[in-house]
Amino acid sequence: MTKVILVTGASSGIGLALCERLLSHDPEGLQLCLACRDVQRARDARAALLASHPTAHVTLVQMDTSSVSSVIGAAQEVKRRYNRLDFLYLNAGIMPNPHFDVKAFFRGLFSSRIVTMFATGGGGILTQEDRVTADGLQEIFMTNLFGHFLLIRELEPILCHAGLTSQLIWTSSSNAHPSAFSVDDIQHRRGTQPYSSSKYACDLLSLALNTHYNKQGLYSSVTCPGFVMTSLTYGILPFFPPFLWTLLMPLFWLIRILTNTFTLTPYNGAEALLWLFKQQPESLDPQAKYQSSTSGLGKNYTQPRKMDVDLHMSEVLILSVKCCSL
Ligand SMILES: NC(=O)C1=CN([C@@H]2O[C@H](COP(=O)(O)OP(=O)(O)OC[C@H]3O[C@@H](n4cnc5c(N)ncnc54)[C@H](OP(=O)(O)O)[C@@H]3O)[C@@H](O)[C@H]2O)C=CC1
Ligand SMILES: CC(C)CCC[C@@H](C)[C@H]1CC[C@H]2C3=CC[C@H]4[C@H](C)C(=O)CC[C@]4(C)[C@H]3CC[C@]12C
Repeated sequence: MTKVILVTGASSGIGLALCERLLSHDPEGLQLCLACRDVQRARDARAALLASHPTAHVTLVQMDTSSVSSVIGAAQEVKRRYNRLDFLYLNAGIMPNPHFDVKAFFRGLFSSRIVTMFATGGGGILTQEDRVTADGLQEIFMTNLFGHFLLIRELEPILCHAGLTSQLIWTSSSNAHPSAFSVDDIQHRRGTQPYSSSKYACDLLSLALNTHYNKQGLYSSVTCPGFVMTSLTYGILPFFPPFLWTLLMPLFWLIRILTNTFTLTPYNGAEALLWLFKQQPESLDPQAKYQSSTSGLGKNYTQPRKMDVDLHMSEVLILSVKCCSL
């Protein structure tokens, strides 16, 4: 039976690489819908996918996850086109206005945090300046988490079907950290790490969604693509021209020997997202984060890692998120 798959943020990076890999895995049996905010970039992505898979079914829907009305409009369009959705990849994400703390970076280099700092971007080396959207919500929270929550809520009728299963697959991050998140400030209005907070909220929300929806056949899983060279990463050091990143590649390959989270290419980063596509959702651990990993010799594999999440907090978050959507 044909599987219907919707991917948010499919116009570039990990989302586009995932689409390519899904089509290579099953060129005829999929109906792929690319949900993108920029129509021209979406068209370019579709053309690139069709160039390598000319007989594939690939459609587009315009959706900006940072806008309530855009998400609701796009969901209506998706429901009009399909009466069932098998996979929903919640991948669109931003880290705008990042600040790279050079001092914290060099302090980390000479401390025991050196490996975790590289693997997670943690240790205070990255902060961001957030904005408020036209809907009055924090942009990073809205784009990475809340827009996706609204999408799931709106698509519920085509995600939950008696006797069939569907999967939600989040692109989270190893940068998701409980210390950046507070249930009293779920949008992270007051702190300096809204990206980390939004990704930790994705981890919590996935857990809560499993509690609420498993009995209706809907399962949610969390992935981490590792550290991947994409436009999101290039934006972290905007003064760094692309050729300098290329010069750093040998250093990154060396670091990969110490931490297999340096997946580096979007193709490698999409590994866990594709792996989940091939699993029976009932067999997955709702408290695991499925990590794309690449060995020093370049072999790709998926590793489950226990998330630092608790059920009570996940329930508090889903209630607060529901309140935001009233
Ligand atoms: N790169 C990395 O090392 C890591 C990335 N991630 C996560 O992976 C995901 C994909 O990022 P990555 O591929 O790296 O970066 P890219 O910037 O290449 O891709 C991000 C995608 O999200 C889309 N997007 C951004 N904002 C919106 C919006 N408001 N509405 C709809 N789509 C939007 C972008 O669209 P457009 O083309 O229009 O900009 C783009 O297609 C993100 O969630 C990111 O947080 C997690 C861990 C590590
Ligand atoms: C020699 C220096 C100039 C090299 C600086 C490298 C840093 C800019 C990057 C090293 C580790 C990177 C990251 C790690 C984790 C990512 C995380 C999982 C994510 O979700 C978004 C991107 C990362 C934070 C990424 C960002 C760049 C690094 C800090």
